[in-house]
Amino acid sequence: MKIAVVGTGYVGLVTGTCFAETGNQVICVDIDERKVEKLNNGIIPIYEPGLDVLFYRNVEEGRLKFTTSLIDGIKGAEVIFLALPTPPGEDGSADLKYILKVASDLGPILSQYVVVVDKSTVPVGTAEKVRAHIAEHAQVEFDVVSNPEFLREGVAVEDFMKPDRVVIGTRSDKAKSVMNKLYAPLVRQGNPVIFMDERSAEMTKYAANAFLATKITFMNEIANLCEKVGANVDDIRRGIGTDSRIGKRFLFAGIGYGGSCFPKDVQALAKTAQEYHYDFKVLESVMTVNNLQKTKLLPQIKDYFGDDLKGKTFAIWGLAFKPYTDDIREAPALDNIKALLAEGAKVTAYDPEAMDNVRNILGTQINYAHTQYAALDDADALIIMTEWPLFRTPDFEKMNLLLKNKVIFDGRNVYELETMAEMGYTYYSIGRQAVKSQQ
Ligand SMILES: NC(=O)c1ccc[n+]([C@@H]2O[C@H](COP(=O)([O-])OP(=O)(O)OC[C@H]3O[C@@H](n4cnc5c(N)ncnc54)[C@H](O)[C@@H]3O)[C@@H](O)[C@H]2O)c1
Ligand SMILES: O=c1ccn([C@@H]2O[C@H](COP(=O)(O)OP(=O)(O)O[C@H]3O[C@H](CO)[C@@H](O)[C@H](O)[C@H]3O)[C@@H](O)[C@H]2O)c(=O)[nH]1
Repeated sequence: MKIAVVGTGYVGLVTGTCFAETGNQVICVDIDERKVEKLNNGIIPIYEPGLDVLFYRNVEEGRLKFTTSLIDGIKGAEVIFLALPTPPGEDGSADLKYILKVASDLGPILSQYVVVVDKSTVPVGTAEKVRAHIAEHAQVEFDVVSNPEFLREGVAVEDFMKPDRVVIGTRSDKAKSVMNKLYAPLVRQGNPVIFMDERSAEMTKYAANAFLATKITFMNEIANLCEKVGANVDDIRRGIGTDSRIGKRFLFAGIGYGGSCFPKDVQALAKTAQEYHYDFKVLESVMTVNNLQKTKLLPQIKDYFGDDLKGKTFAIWGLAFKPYTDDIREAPALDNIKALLAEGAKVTAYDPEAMDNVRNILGTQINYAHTQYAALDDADALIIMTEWPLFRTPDFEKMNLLLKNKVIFDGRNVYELETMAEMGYTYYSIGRQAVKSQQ
């Protein structure tokens, strides 16, 4: 099939590359000229494990191309994916300006039947709006389908190539058959393609993200209570996760969820509820708890150092909102850095992939270390914000020589309490009792 993907960010580039990998002819369109130039020069603008192999193979074999021109990109396309941003608007609802602009631009340039697919995360009713915007100037028949994307950054290629399910919202049999054909290679193991109406498909995406954000938040509250009652949240996780009704995944307590999706999507769903005069109490609590959770380590830092953090230097390991990505959107590390700087403390940070993105935002406000150990040099304490595997088994002897105090504040429960106690560390983590060394 000939496919166009409009918007070549995390979702668009993965969608385009993976559909090229299953034998389609794909053209990715983006208005960002620098991004398209990079892609045309073989430079992948994001860090996404496994994407490079597929990208280079398909570019080389001529199935994956990039352009800034919408009209060139969609020429002859049977399917046009919209993988455009839907950031929060001023009132917290999803801003549809990117999607509706492209929908309006598409109308006059369509020249044959095409299926226009909303891959972006969009509020209920968007497919109807997209249809109306295209229809204003369209001379040909077309369908608009809602096909939300469930990939996770860091494992995006795997999630896309082997989806748990594919959700497709459409009432058109013609569109159904096109979408079935396109997704058939990805669901050969029997994972379902679930058809429904457009509104339900749009709602499914928000329900999935809001549910997962709620699951994490529930565990974060259990963690906070564990600290008070003297229990260990990691044991609770194992104790409840083995119940198949609960499931093992997304039960890890920490310094809150971040990223480009959960925070904005929970907020947008809450906004939708408000618009329909529904008081969605759980969602409001999830947002409140998550905001508090992000800087949960600060009181613990003050417990150790006292209220005055002026002049103290903190090493931070991990800046990305989670491991295996360079994405720092809504990363808890940023909230903590801001809080520490506001207290007059200094920060030296290290992340294997996200340093450039942080440097673009924070510039010289913090120091950047070349290695995880360089970050510790002369630091008063270590704070762990992202659980990169690299941080799990460090050289503690080397750390002991570099850190001024043997103290770690861990927002992701990377180490065992016993190990920390044996090594004489003071160790604060989430939902577990603090280990206090006698040094
Ligand atoms: N990032 C994820 O993990 C993820 C997963 C599932 C769903 N989503 C949803 O997918 C959508 C896209 O997210 P993303 O993370 O890929 O965003 P992104 O910001 O990484 O990429 C969006 C791209 O669209 C381009 N763009 C903007 N206006 C354009 C126009 N008029 N024509 C062509 N290109 C244009 C931008 O230049 C950018 O490259 C959002 O709705 C998001 O909620 C994201
Ligand atoms: O047990 C857990 C699992 C995750 N997180 C945090 O939750 C956030 C989101 O993690 P994850 O869901 O792995 O990353 P995303 O790439 O943001 O993916 C989510 O958002 C995407 C965009 O909508 C969806 O497509 C995915 O299905 C959905 O998992 C991160 O800050 C994680 O640290 C926890 O705190 N505890």
